[in-house]
Parts: sequence; C-alpha cells; structure tokens
Amino acid sequence: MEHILIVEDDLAFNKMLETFLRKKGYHVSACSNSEDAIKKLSASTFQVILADVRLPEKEGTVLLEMVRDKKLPTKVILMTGYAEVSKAVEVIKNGAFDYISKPINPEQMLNLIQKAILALKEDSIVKKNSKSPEKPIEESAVEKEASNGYVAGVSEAANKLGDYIKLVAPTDMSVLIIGESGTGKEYVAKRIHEKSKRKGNVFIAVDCGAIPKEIASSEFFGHVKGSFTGAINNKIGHFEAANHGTLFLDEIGNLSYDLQMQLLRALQERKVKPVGSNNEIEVDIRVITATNEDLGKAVELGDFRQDLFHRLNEFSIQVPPLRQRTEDLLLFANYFLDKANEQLGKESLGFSDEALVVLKNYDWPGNLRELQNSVKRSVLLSETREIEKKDLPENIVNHTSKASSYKLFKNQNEEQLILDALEEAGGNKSKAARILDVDRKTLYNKLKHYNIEL
Ligand SMILES: Nc1ncnc2c1ncn2[C@@H]1O[C@H](COP(=O)(O)OP(=O)(O)OP(=O)(O)O)[C@@H](O)[C@H]1O
Repeated sequence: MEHILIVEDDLAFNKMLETFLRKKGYHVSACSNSEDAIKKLSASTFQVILADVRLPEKEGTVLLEMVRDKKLPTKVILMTGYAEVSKAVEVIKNGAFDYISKPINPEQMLNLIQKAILALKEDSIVKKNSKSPEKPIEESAVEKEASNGYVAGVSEAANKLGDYIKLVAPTDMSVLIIGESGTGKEYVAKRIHEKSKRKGNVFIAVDCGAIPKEIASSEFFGHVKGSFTGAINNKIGHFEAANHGTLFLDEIGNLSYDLQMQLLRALQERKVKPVGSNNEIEVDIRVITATNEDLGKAVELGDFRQDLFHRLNEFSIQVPPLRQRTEDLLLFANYFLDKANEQLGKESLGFSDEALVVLKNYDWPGNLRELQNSVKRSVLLSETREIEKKDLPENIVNHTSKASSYKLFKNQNEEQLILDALEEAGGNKSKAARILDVDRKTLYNKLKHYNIEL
C-alpha cells in the first residue's frame, strides 16, 4: 500500500484530506509543520508528500530539498493558494512533482497522486534499465495506469503479464490466453492487437461457445446465396471480416471436432472457402484464442485436436485471477467506480474503511467482471458520496475468508495484511496481533521491519 504524508497546518483541512485518502485505500500519515514532517521522513518511506507551500517554521520547500538531497524515492506535490501559483511554478523547477491550487478538487488531487506514484515506478524501472541496457524500454507509466480503458495494474503478476504482452504483441505468433472466467482475457487479446502492427486494422472477437453447431461453418467462413435453406444473401464470415487484422476466438474449447479441422486447414493454408462457393479467398489474419478450461487435458482426452492445439499455442499467456493480484484490487475498484459514476450519473468518491476491508477479504471467484458488477451495483445503491459496507452485495459481505487470508501471513502480502489488521483494530496493536494470530513481539518486529508507524 502506498504511503502518503500530508503536511498541512490547517487542521480541519488536514483531517479531511487524511480521511479522504484513507478511503481511497492509501496508508496516510499527517502532521502540521515541516519539523514534524522531517522527523517522519527520516523514520519512514513515503511515496508521496502532499505539503502546503506555506508552513509554520519553515516553508514546504525544505521538504523538497530534503527529498532531493537525500535522493528519497518520494514525489512531492505542493498545495498552494491562488496567489502563490508563481511560487509553485518556481518550486517545480526545483524538483517538485507538481502543484495543486486550493480550493482542492478531490478527483484532481487523486489523479495527481496516482500519476506521482506511477512516475515513481517509472523512475525505478528507468534505474533498472540503466543497469541493464539490453532490456527493452518499458511502457510509459501512464499506460500502466489506464490506456484505452485498459488498466494494467502494478502487482508482480500484472508486471509479468505486461511483459509477456509486450514481448509477443509485435510478432505474428498465435497466442493462447488461459485464465479463469472474468480475468480479462478478451482485454488482454485486444491489448496485444493494439500493440501489434495490425493495430490500424480490425479486431474481431467471436465467442465460440455461442455459435450453434449447424451454422458454425457459415459463421466462420461465410456462405453464398442459396447454398442452404435460409441463405438468402451472400455472407462474409469472421475470417474474411478479420482480414489484415486480428481474430479473437473466445472459449475455443467449445468448437466441434469437425470445425476444429476446418479451422486448422484455414490457418495452415491461409485461405477460406465460403459454404457453397468454389472460390477460395486468401486471408491474412493473426489468431488469438482464449480458454478457461485445461485444453491440454482436452487434447489428452481426444476432445481437442492436438495439431490445432499446437497451431494455436505458439505462445501462451496465463491471466492471473484477481485473488492472486491483490495489490491491483484497489486500482481496479477505483477505476470501476469512476466508470460506474459516469454510466449512472452518480458522484461516489470512494469506499468506507469497512467496505474496503470487505473488498479485500473476498476471494472474487468471478474476478474482474464480478468486481466491476459489484462496484456498479454499489454505486447505484449508495445514497451518500461514499460506498458503505451495506451497499456491497450481500454474498460478498457475508463471505468470511478473513481467517484464511490472514493465514497468508508469511507471504508477500504480509505488509498489507498487517496494515489491514491495524486498520480493523483501530490502531490497537494487541488487538491487531490477535486478529493476525501472532504474538505482540512478532507484530512489533514486523512493524519495525516494514517501517510502519502508528
Ligand atoms: N485490464 C482491464 N482493464 C479494465 N477493465 C478490465 C480489464 N480486464 C477486464 N476488465 C473488465 O472485466 C470484464 C471482464 O473482462 P473480459 O471479458 O476480458 O474477461 P474474460 O476473461 O474474457 O471473461 P470470459 O472468460 O467470461 O470470457 C470486462 O468487461 C472489463 O470491463
């Protein structure tokens, strides 16, 4: 969880900011002068400092100097009054990430914070790249956030997925995308298309599970008028429609054996023959397929042709389930919140602390689709500017996987789990230790290890 330091001497505004950012899922510390801020900066790592330009004792710019001189991995955003904008511009020249004028628009501020965090990540990537110059240049930070409605995520699993997409996209290889339902396989396919040299041409998505067996050949390869009862006009099939572009075949495991053979032939010969026609049409397409079943097993059982499987599986990509990319949960939840606001004409600002705990403790078997639907429903039901626990779907609220999620205590989510437990315990360490099922001493050691301050 990203750690933000607020330095603001207007205590009411300070508190309001703190509450708002907590609800957005950040770990927040606050103080009212630069002396205290310097102490906090020496003791903990903060990804973003949100400081008033004018602070008692010393100006907010001393924080900027400290970050710069100590080369801290921190971005500084300065808050200014209208009259101080010229000063803010001057401090940007001295290394501040950006400034924001009061009165502050919360959404604008949130955007700026997200941008700062992404820029920080980009800095560390650039650093890594400069150590190994052969490594290809990473995609820009903004792309990592959301481009064309695609949220890439920031988790380890998301980075790996992004690396594979980047690697295979410029080639013409057939890609098999594997993942549970709702993990975003079609989004990944589209992303590959958008990053390929075919991006100026069409992307056609076909759900193989939804095509009746009797008309499947005609759907894929087209037909000529009169070729069968009901063929009252010529029809262009998906292959021809996708010419020069990308054909995405979802639920590929649902194709009949007969159609699998026709598909293989079309892919090998790069030609299709519409039903009832003697003419073959040349097609130049890239095929991306997706499945949520074990296609290898289907091959073993003789339900799926081995030759077609190899033809489609020149490169495979596994899309992780949401429960394995918990660091991305809030990013997606906030993205879906904004999307729902837009679609429903609502103005929800974020999630209450309680609602956040519920979201984090749920397993999300329906993955991103389930998260999106749950957030949208909650936005619709919410009567306040904040999504509360009661607005969330009942099955999610009643799900009690907390115990099992805390069992993960020794894995990479450890820091997050500690923060969640502390949040749930209202900052009471003994209570948090009990929730985590560890003794107080272990918890103290862990707090020190992760630089978590209370
Ligand atoms: N990277 C992403 N960025 C933003 N939204 C996403 C992303 N991935 C998925 N979604 C959202 O989640 C929903 C489900 O994604 P998608 O249809 O790609 O999943 P799928 O794995 O193909 O599902 P199925 O197996 O049921 O076909 C999409 O409608 C989209 O709104």
